[in-house]
Amino acid sequence: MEKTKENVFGDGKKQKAGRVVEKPTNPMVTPLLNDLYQFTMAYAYWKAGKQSERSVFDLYFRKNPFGGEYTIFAGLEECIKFLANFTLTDQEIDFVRHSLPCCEEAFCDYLRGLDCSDIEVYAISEGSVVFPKVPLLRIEGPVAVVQLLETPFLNLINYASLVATNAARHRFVAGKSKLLLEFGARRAQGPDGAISASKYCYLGGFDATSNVAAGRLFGIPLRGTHSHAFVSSFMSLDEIVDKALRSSDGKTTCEDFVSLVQTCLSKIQSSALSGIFSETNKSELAAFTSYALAFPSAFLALVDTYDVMKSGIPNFCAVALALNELGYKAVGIRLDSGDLAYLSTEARKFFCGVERELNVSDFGKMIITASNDLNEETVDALNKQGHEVDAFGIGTNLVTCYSQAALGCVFKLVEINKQPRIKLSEDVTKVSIPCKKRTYRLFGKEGYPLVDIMTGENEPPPKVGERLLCRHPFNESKRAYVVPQRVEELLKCYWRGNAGEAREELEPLKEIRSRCIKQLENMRPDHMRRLNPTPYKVSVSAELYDFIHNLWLNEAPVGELH
Ligand SMILES: Nc1ncnc2c1ncn2[C@@H]1O[C@H](COP(=O)(O)OP(=O)(O)OP(=O)(O)O)[C@@H](O)[C@H]1O
Ligand SMILES: O=P(O)(O)OC[C@H]1O[C@H](OP(=O)(O)OP(=O)(O)O)[C@H](O)[C@@H]1O
Ligand SMILES: O=C(O)c1cccnc1
Ligand SMILES: [Mg+2]
Repeated sequence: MEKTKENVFGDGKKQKAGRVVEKPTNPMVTPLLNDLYQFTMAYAYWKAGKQSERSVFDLYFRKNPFGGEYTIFAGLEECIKFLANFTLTDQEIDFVRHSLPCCEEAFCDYLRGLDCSDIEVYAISEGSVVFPKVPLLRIEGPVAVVQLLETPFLNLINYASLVATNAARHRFVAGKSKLLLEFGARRAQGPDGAISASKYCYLGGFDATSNVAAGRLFGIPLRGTHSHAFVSSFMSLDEIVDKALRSSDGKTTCEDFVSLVQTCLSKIQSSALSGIFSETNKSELAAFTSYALAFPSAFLALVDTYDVMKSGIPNFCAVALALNELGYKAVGIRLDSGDLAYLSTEARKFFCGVERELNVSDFGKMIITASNDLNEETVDALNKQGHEVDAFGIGTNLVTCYSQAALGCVFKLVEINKQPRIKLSEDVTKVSIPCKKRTYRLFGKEGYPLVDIMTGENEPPPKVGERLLCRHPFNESKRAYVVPQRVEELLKCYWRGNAGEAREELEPLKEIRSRCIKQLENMRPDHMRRLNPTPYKVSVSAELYDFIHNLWLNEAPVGELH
């Protein structure tokens, strides 16, 4: 989002072209958030007089995370904010000078004048579904400056894309209709881990977060319940001093809400529902009653502190019924332990029983939230068993990306001074694809994306209805003809140095999230399934294929056998 107002961490910096881009969300994102070797190389480029040579780097990953066949691209907005505000302070330059093995004063002068006015960044739109080997970003500019962007860009994109993908995978398994709440702040990897997780889980399809700072920074809806501590902090109903509650229409006041709750509990106890329980825990009842007095129109109770079916659920129902008599509708419950499939089903039966036996409309529709170490597998298991959960609160496994620690985005030189460069490796998957490239997504008859194709910069773009040979970049035998029904160019200009107007606008997070959801919905189902998904095809044009392989032969020394 491009605004003229202040970022919470300070002023937005004015670009030369007049557009204002806020500072990165995290004030630690400065040019020093870098590996020493970027500065070492910048110095050596400068010393060799090479610092301004025009370079092109691609940022891409080699393998999709979580055993899947897709990734969600995230982190672009923060990269652009970083570029827009890229400058080294005198103190930072001083620190760099002392950190390098040698450093002439003139290099410090060079650093003092550095900004990103000579950099161009082409990127896939944030929130897009992306695939291995296809550049997410193409960065062009003076080699010494671009080199200083590598580590910050990778830092800003790797975790963002990983956790957004994790969120998207949780959404996929939970289904569209479930409410997904990110509860990870307490278990995230430090403050940035928490803030980034909230932002990018929302982008990846979560509905809300419990993280208040993220709510404020990004406008993400905030949601939450209460903890066991609140329940166990109560000893008895006598603790409730102010027992009065006004009805929802404000016309009447119930002077003793506690007694009303007790009457409602007796009603449930003397109904046909009484089979499951006898006496409920009265300190829990006190906690629920007190919470309802605080939030009569948003009453949601954690029901597993003592015993879900023998205490938590009947106590909750008593308070919900009392609220109902005053015109309020309780929201629901949270389950945080035990067999969530069984307990949610039993809870739903109980709610429907109350609706039927006590004639309270909609009581069966109470929202059941589940939490407790949830992940893709447990949600999938719950689905297979059958459950009545409406909302999942997911923390640790989601935000720490427990099942895969990192996405392996890399930053590779593909061209310098208009000369293509290649990085060879014994491992074919690690050979880089040289040249400044264009990339396209080709869509088939059914509207699904069929293949991504990379071409040389000056090749004509693929045309709708025209047959095109798509080749696997490294495997000679893998190739296919494609007649695209729609062609979408993937890389768009998001940063063009001084010419600030001639580039894409940064979008609000909500729009990025909508793109993500829409693109995921438009993927062919076999790419999306959790078990043995079909790989999406990533290819190069015939011309680029020949070029790569000729360059490969030129650069690879011929072995000698003795
Ligand atoms: N029906 C289910 N199928 C598969 N996994 C489930 C089901 N219900 C809950 N789980 C998961 O099983 C694990 C249960 O955790 P754990 O063994 O720590 O028990 P707990 O219910 O938290 O008990 P306690 O309250 O004593 O800690 C959690 O990860 C939870 O998400
Ligand atoms: O399990 P997660 O996916 O990380 O979700 C967040 C968890 O954090 C809260 O309790 P916490 O774990 O702090 O305490 P408890 O589970 O031991 O009650 C909450 O009750 C969830 O269990
Ligand atoms: O609001 C909640 O229920 C919540 C928030 C964070 C962690 N666990 C639960
Ligand atoms: Mg827990």
